[in-house]
Amino acid sequence: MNLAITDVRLTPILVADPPLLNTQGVHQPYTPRLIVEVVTADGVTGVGETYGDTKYLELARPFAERLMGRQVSDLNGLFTVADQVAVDASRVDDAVDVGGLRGVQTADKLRLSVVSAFEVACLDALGKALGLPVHALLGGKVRDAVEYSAYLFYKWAGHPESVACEKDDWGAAVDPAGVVAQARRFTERYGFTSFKLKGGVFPPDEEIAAVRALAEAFPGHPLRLDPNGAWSLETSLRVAQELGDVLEYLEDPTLGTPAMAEVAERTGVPLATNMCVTTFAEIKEAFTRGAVQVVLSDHHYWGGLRNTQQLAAVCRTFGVGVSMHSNTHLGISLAAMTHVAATVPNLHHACDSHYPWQSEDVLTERLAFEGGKVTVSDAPGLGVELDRERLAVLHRRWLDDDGALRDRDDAAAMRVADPEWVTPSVPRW
Ligand SMILES: O=C([O-])[C@@H](O)[C@@H](O)[C@H](O)[C@@H](O)C(=O)[O-]
Ligand SMILES: [Mg+2]
Repeated sequence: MNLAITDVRLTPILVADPPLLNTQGVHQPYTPRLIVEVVTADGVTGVGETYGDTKYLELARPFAERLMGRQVSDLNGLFTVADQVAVDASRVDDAVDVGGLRGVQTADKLRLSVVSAFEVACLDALGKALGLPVHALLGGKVRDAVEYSAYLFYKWAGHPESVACEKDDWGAAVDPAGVVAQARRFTERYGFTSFKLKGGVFPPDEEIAAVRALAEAFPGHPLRLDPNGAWSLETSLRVAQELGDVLEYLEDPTLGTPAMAEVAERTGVPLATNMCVTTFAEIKEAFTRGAVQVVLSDHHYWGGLRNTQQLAAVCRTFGVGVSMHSNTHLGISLAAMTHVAATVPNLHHACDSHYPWQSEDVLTERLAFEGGKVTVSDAPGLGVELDRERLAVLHRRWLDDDGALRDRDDAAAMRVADPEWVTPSVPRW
């Protein structure tokens, strides 16, 4: 068996995205993703997926060149190679990502977001070569299906008329009744039983009313609210007190570990994060101060599936829960998330996934949610197959774009509807 990498293919694509609202603005009609393929000397191809904005492409290209001749089994070597790739300082000047709402932006985090796609592609290739599923390469699954939550968004019925887009059939959701209707659709279509509402969009009282409406419509079901740090300490305390009886956890109510620690201490409401703990360096302070009770891992920016397992082990040591964060992604990443989630013993919360919002994919067969769960594949590798025609169509869209959509910018998308819009300063309320 020859596991040497003889070819690497990088395919940036633009994927349709509905007008989902968040505290920075609204999703653009198309969002960039990068599809990575590694090919071994034996002709086995492994696939991975990550963010597709220019700053990631800039790193992925030199990284890919350095992989030639290396073994797909040399997963640790990926980090050594990543360290050799220079990050343009201007990419990390702004401490916070304009579209991602994923916490601090550092050179290492950019590198890890690229490494993760190659790690997944290498694991896929290795699994195919050995006839083993990715979860087996990670030590074996401890569950046969992974539970996901319904990721509710305030949204418009459609993108502004002036922009080219794909239509979606979810309708508008801009008030409590709309949010409950969207949640019902999620349960009918996919069987989800946990609900997360992306907040920070409307004044807190409106979002409190929406969560109360969900609690009435789905009594006893786990509920979460995530304003991506849009609230002040005082507002966070008030919301936590008002919704404490119905929330499974409150996610990133306010920015920064000290303020999160104060909310946790003064309200007792469990706090989750994908903003104040997004790197190993941030763990110590957050955990020792009791600032977070659940870390939402994201294998993209934590540096892959094995780093996610390490994060889970650290969380277990400190008695902190772990689950999964999600940004717009396709089926390759959902498969990767499902494999690693299947191996994490201390995963006690349904994971987030944007996947139901993505009507387009690059797979021959979409992954399915049944009863809110994705079955863990036992097929070799990730258990997914690339649809080359679809990949070519979505790549063509990227090639045809004048650059306006190649870097996610939710505030720019909002300005199409509201020319006065600027990214709100934080805290917004
Ligand atoms: O896609 C969005 O609008 C989300 O707000 C995303 O950017 C966040 O990173 C994420 O889903 C979260 O849980 O914070
Ligand atoms: Mg979040």
